Amino acid sequence: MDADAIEEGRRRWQARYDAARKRDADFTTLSGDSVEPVYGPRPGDAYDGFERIGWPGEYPYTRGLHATGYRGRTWTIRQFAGFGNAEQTNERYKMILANGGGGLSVAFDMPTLMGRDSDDPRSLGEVGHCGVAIDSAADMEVLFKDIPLGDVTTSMTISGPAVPVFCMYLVAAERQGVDPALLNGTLQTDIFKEYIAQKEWLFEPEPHLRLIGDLMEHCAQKIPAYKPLSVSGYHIREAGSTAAQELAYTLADGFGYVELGLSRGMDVDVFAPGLSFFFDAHLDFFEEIAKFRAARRIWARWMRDVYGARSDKAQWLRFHTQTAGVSLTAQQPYNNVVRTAVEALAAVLGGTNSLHTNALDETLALPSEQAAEIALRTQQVLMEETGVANVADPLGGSWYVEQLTDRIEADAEKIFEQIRERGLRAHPDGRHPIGPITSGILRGIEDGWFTGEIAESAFQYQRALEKGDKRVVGVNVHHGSVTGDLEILRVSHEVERDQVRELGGRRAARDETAVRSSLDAMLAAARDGSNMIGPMLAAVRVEATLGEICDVLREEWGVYTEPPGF
Ligand SMILES: C[C@H](C(=O)O)C(=O)SCCNC(=O)CCNC(=O)[C@H](O)C(C)(C)COP(=O)(O)OP(=O)(O)OC[C@H]1O[C@@H](n2cnc3c(N)ncnc32)[C@H](O)[C@@H]1OP(=O)(O)O
Repeated sequence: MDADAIEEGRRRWQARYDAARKRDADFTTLSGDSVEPVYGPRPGDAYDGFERIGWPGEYPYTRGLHATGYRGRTWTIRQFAGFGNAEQTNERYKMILANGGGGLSVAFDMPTLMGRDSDDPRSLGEVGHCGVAIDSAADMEVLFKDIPLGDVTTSMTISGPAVPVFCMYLVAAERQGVDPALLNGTLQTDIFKEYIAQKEWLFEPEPHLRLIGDLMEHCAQKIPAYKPLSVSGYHIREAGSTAAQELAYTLADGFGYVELGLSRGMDVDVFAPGLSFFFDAHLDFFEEIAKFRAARRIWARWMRDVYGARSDKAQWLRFHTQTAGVSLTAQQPYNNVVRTAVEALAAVLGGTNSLHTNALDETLALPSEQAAEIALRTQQVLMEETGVANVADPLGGSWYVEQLTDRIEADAEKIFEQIRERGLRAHPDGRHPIGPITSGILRGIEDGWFTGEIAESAFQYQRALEKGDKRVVGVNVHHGSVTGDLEILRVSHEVERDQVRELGGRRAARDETAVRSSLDAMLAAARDGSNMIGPMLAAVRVEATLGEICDVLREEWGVYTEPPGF
């Protein structure tokens, strides 16, 4: 790009920056020197390929979505939390908010994630263990007791039974007197990554995609600020993928949801702002930063050029980041604080919109209160003390980071091509039921291609680790002395007993006829193809439980069994 074009871009950025709101904060270095909000080529210099880098706040958004970067608003500190029953988790949320957490993020227990009630025999021993137990709207009400849902953005990490859990959240808001139309938050919902990596699905892909389409429609029409999807690379990476695979599979999944919306006749500029993303921040500092920058650029280009998005928000890739759980070690666990800080810094330098930092004891158990607080403080140290929020995309223009960004983008494009080819093989006549990328994703799920590719990457890494080419402190080098006599959070089995008793009491007290007829109405909607959110909300309002709702649908749609892979 020639010098004049670069200057024109700088002027556009400056106008946007001047017009935008900035935080009332000190944007100087620790030594008191002032710094610019963004840096670029020196005036008068040309820069080959600068159109791929650009300025923050404009296409292709490589350098961030906002002209002000974190000067306008810092990233959201959003700590993923949940354990025991709704009451215990509610206490933890209040602790997080009282200590400066910017938003909430709900972790559910395994029965909830699988759409089972706490008194289901298959839930035995799991209730409240890896997250909070939620059986019906009454639990959701307790989960957010004294936390005004209209004032805090809340993320809920659930995908198989995402829609009924979302309905419980809406009903909890109604019971607080909050208009659901004003809610802002995120539901994970992303079912593709369940088949690809995490393996917590309920049905075949087709009914799941139908429910997701219903949800997208409902949110686009009735709850405009709410993000009904958090398309997740985190689980793909944690399963052992490379950074490029994480990026490409996740963005491809995102394209799949765009194709789903389009196939239902929705307007891309209306529904695409509801798609958000979720990535892992692993330990290779620069590769991760490059991954985040490439993600924004690829998404903006595909949304504009392939799917016809015109509005900024429909081209924006907004993402949450969690530091890499898989990078933490049970050996010398205090070192995990350092790993997490480095990973969090990569996320911030890559321009994350929201961030969770893992606690040092997470390889051993759910975080203790003290470990959770250190994790939260890690973000606050970065935010308040290090100056990283002063300048947007401070690594933009670094030869290394720009080349890594280009390389990871090129790697991702090759993977998109592979996915597209698989779709064509599935539908050689080019008639795709939802869209070409979706056909490729579904084919790759069906024939175990994604799982195989990830397993191969995980195997290569493990081999390098065992040969000593890759090193992990305390594991294959520098064994030794930083031992952990950590106090581990243990969830008492009394939680399960109490939850089951509570649920029994609630079942006895509710209007059974209303529950049965609401479930019948929901089943009728499942059969006639109408949007299922309304009937599901009605069932949730009369305290139908998660297990009951999911059982009706399991009965109707069947459960999915993964084809044998090896
Ligand atoms: C591993 C584990 C498991 O499975 O067990 C998990 O999955 S845990 C998974 C946990 N997942 C999560 O926690 C997902 C969290 N995701 C989210 O919170 C969302 O989807 C998100 C990524 C879009 C972040 O949303 P957010 O509200 O925190 O942040 P945003 O970036 O949207 O900012 C909030 C508002 O401020 C505006 N804003 C932000 N920065 C600026 C700026 N510099 N200038 C002007 N405006 C700005 C945004 O445009 C937006 O307004 P407007 O909206 O008007 O544009």
